[in-house]
Amino acid sequence: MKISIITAFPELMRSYLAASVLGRGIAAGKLDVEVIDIRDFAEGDYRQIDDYCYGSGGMMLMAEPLAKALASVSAETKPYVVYPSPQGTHLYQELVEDLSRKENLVIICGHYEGVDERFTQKYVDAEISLGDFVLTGGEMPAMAIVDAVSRLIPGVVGKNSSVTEDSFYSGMLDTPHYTRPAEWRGERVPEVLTNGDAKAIDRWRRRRSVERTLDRRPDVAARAGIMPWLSGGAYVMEVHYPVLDKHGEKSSTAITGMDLHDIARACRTYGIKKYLLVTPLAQQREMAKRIAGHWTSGWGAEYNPDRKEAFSTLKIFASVQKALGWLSEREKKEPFKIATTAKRHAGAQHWLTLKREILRRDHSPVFLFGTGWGLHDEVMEMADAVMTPITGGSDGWNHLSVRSAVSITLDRFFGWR
Ligand SMILES: C[S@@+](CC[C@H](N)C(=O)[O-])C[C@H]1O[C@@H](n2cnc3c(N)ncnc32)[C@H](O)[C@@H]1O
Repeated sequence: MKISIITAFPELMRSYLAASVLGRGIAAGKLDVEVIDIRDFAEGDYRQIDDYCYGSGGMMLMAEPLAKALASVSAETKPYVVYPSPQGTHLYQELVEDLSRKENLVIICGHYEGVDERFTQKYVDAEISLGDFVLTGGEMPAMAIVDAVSRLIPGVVGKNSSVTEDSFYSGMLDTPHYTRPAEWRGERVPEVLTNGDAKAIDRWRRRRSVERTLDRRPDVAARAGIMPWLSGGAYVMEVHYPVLDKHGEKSSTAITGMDLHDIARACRTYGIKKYLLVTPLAQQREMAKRIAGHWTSGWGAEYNPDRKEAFSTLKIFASVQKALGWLSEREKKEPFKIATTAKRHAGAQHWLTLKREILRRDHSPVFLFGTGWGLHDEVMEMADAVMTPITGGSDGWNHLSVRSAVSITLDRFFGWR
């Protein structure tokens, strides 16, 4: 990756780029950073790069030297041009990741009142802000962007886990860290970190990360995929009985091959431990077993090993109670049963509330999906929580297929990066 920084203060940038982790990364050729002095593209004896703003009288950077500096960037592909500005989009980790995938990145450092609007209109792809405050120039934001982007380039930071375990990258805030001495001014390092039990240390670190994130930045927890932070598994149950028919009566529904395929694939994608299919009808169970068998051990398994993996998540039960009993035994704790519905339900909880609850309590969730006209009250009453319906447009129409509802729900809880 090549980053070009266009600035009126090249020395400031060069000394920063020569130091520490970043300096070593550049020296080792992991990334190529060039600093371009705007004055090299200025005209006249005074090499003028700034002038008065029309209307307000303050100074600002002129468009022409900037345009010439930008034209001097030698790049094989069209560079992506970033202008750090307090009026831009806030810089956040996902945006840093997007920037790290650019082959050629150019950062334009503004000064005084900023840069001529005609230049930004013509050449700038993204305006990026460090936060809601105003700095005197774009050099510090440029350094912040280069620093954050370069950490993601393999080999710049020595140990890859230091990057992947960092705040935001991993989905949560980082765990607290301690170094020697083990006791400092009467304060001891938490004992678990010094006893050498790697599993216990890992558990402790994960829990502290989760607690910190929920206490300090619940918004960050909301957008993280939470599977790696749970000690147990998560499950999906597709219920064919007892469900409601169109008259609100208790009934059963038939399984469909399309649901089996699509839900199994969604479960495998999001790391669901088992896709529990419930139907009391022996013939239906037989049919589901035959389909699954074709893909897990029949010719289908050879033809499409990916589908084999998906169907390996499927487990078939004759009743909701039997499925839940099996699940409690497997997890060695009561699963947290979340009933889903497409209708308004008194006491239903928002999926974000449930997501935080699962994280905080380290639950093993099982999401119960109804077929037909939805789960019968018998199942709703077994649940620990009911999740508010998935809704789209403002008119409230939300008649999704069960496989769509499963995919949307799994993405909300376990969607990753
Ligand atoms: C004094 S500021 C100009 C502020 C501009 N007149 C405004 O109010 O939007 C000068 C330069 O510093 C940089 N800068 C200042 N604050 C920034 C921030 N919060 N994030 C990113 N860049 C910033 C920009 O490059 C900007 O052009």
